[in-house]
Amino acid sequence: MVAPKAAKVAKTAKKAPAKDNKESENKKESWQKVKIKGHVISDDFGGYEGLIGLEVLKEYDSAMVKSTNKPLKRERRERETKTKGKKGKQQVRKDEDSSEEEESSSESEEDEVEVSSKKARLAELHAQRLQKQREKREQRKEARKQQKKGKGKETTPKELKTEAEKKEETDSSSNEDYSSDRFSLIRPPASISSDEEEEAPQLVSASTEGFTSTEDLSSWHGLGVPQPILRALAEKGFREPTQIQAMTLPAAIHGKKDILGAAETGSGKTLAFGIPMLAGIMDLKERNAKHGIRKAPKVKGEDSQKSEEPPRDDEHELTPPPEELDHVSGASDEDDSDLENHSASRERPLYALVLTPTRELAVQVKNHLVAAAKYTGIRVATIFGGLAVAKQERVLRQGPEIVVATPGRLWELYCQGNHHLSKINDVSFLVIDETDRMVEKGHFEELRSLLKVLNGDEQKKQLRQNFVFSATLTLVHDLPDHMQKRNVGKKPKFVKQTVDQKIESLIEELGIMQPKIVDITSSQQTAQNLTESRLLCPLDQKDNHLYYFIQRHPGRTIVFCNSIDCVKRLATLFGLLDCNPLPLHANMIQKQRLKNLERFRDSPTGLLIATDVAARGLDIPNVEHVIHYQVPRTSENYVHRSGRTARANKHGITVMFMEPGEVKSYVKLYKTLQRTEDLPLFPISERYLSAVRERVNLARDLDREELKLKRTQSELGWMKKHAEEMDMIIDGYNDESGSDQDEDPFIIERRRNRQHVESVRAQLHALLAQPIFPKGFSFKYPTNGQVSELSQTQSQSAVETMKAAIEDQKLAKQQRNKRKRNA
Ligand SMILES: Nc1ncnc2c1ncn2[C@@H]1O[C@H](COP(=O)(O)OP(=O)(O)OP(=O)(O)O)[C@@H](O)[C@H]1O
Repeated sequence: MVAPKAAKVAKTAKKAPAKDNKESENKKESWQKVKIKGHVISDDFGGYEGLIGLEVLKEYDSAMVKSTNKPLKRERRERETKTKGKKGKQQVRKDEDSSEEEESSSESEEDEVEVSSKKARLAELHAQRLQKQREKREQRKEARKQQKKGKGKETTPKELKTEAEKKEETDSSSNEDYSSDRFSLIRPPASISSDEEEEAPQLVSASTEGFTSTEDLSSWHGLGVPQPILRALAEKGFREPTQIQAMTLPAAIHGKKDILGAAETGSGKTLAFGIPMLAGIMDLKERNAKHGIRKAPKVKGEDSQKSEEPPRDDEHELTPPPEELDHVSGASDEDDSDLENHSASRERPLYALVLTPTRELAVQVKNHLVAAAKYTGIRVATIFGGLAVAKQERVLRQGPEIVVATPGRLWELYCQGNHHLSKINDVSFLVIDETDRMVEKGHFEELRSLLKVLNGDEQKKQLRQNFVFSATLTLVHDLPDHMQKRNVGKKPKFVKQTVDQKIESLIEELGIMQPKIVDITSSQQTAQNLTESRLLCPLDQKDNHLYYFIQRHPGRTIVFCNSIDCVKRLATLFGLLDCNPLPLHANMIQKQRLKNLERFRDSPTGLLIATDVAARGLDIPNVEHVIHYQVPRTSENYVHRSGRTARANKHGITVMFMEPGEVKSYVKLYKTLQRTEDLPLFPISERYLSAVRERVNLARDLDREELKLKRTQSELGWMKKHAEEMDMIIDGYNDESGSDQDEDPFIIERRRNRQHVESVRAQLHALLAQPIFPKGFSFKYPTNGQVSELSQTQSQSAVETMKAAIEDQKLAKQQRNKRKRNA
């Protein structure tokens, strides 16, 4: 059992230089024990021993990137020795010794740690860093302005640098582990005119040919991101790392640590594993190594040389340089250019495997990786079910360095003996995205088989770097009712799993090694910018409320249902209501699934109606609303469904439709998500619901009539077919244009149905052409036993409406409490 061991490190509250004796004496007080979550590692590559825990950011700054390979403790000791003299040194040693002693006994105290304060501290640190970077940017802008004002004075970009920037440059130039060409911040070419120089970007990456971005990338500096990747990130406009990226990249790139990351939906987890993976592959390719991103820990009695697996001459990788690869597929995949006979491609190593639970997510992860790998020459391929095996085999024959796959198809191709996939037990990087879903019992049995292959060789397993990510990795559930009921007596029979136990079992199950655990999910689990709400209505009114919402608040919307049948029914109904719904569920053919997603992405008022197959990971920009048409079956589904909006710091709203029969599921959800207050009610105007009802009922009528017509037609078709087969002539059935046809009951009924369908359709069409809502209006709605009034403008968004309602509801509550007090 590998537990996320809590360790204590002694550190100064502030790193103030102790200049006088008094301070030195006070030092003991200024040292405090700080508990860290995560393993304290012995890292052979980065020289950050003892630092890879949750607090790594606190200790980490760009100065560390240039750190020599000296162990950090020693460095610190030396620093302390210099500043504090002999007495100080003894004190430091004493403190360290005691901290080491405490480390060994720390496990029992682990639960004392205030996780939330730790998270807050880290978040604060991150915010401070971002603030500093912002200030630096401002300074530079200011300097540029000043220079512009200075008459006739020739300026060079170098002169425009701020002090902070100069310091940064000095830092990077003395970086021993990462040579300057990987991190250097190149100025614009000297040939450009002074005017151009003034406008030229201050920080751009090396080899800037074709590099148009003027983004200041200093926020990425020091995290270990290689220059070609930085260049691609700049092009995407990613000026700074997200919090999860900032917290995982140093440990993953420099420390080569396994990462177990939990962060809110839309927080950039894909690149948190994608960047280190690409950086690692670049590193391996530079070294001409097929695998072995990190040294395997020494096993007693084993030859240390063997564990390092230096590349033998005949093992030298045959990957051509990026220029050569460009004609194949560059950093993309599925290029059909035929390399089948290219022997080199057969020998190309498979460096990384990324496993995702859905096909759509596999495609999306690949796209993110391809964008980040644009200047690296690393090729990515996707392998998933529902598409032709032959085509995927062709893709694999090109020898992609990264394969993103769903477990089922991957396992199928592996079992069929695919040559490229036969290298999976050699991969240097393994990513399991949406891990909690992937390891759920009863799902993805193929994953277990794959893990057996991947972990079969202990040596190879230890050489591999693993990434395990999800927004709900640390979400734990209450015991189910039947277990709680059996918990009678003093000693409970069943106990709720703790977060640590959940992580422990994951580590064990996946066979990962002492990971750095980064959990920055908030206690409420959902994204910070998400406005959550619910809507109470009887079961038979849900369709009306949904149509009301879509009409009142146009915008990109995803409606989640609990079953495929529900998706199909809503897709038909809302199709008749001219809402152009796009269904997405597991029973659709794969091409249609992908096509519908594309169409949804392209339409600013798109309406996607989906099962939970679309709940996880999908990153569709500017989804404004997520509707839970039914209360989700699990809290995880609620978090992930809701996470399709309010991504990457954008705002969004989620509305959960609840009928009385769903209250129990809602309460369960509410408890698991540790909510202390009910979700606020989304305000609906009853006045306009009648117009909505009329349209929806008419659409239902139309649906019924169309169905009837289809049935009559198929019956007639059946009769006709059999009559023809038997060479029979039946009045009216054989010849629709015959004179007798009017007497035929089927034909008469069909004509009648058709006419009825046409008339209902025309009625509905006329109704739909009329607006339901006036330009501006106000309405009353019930809130917690009271009635509130809300003014609306036509363009008011659902988020704005809900926020105004939340304020009203707060005010109403205050007034009610006041009245209670006065009574
Ligand atoms: N450093 C960055 N700066 C700006 N945007 C970023 C950055 N990193 C990632 N993004 C963008 O943020 C969005 C969300 O990223 P991503 O899909 O990786 O989130 P996630 O945390 O994996 O979400 P989920 O839990 O739903 O899978 C994407 O559009 C991505 O391009």
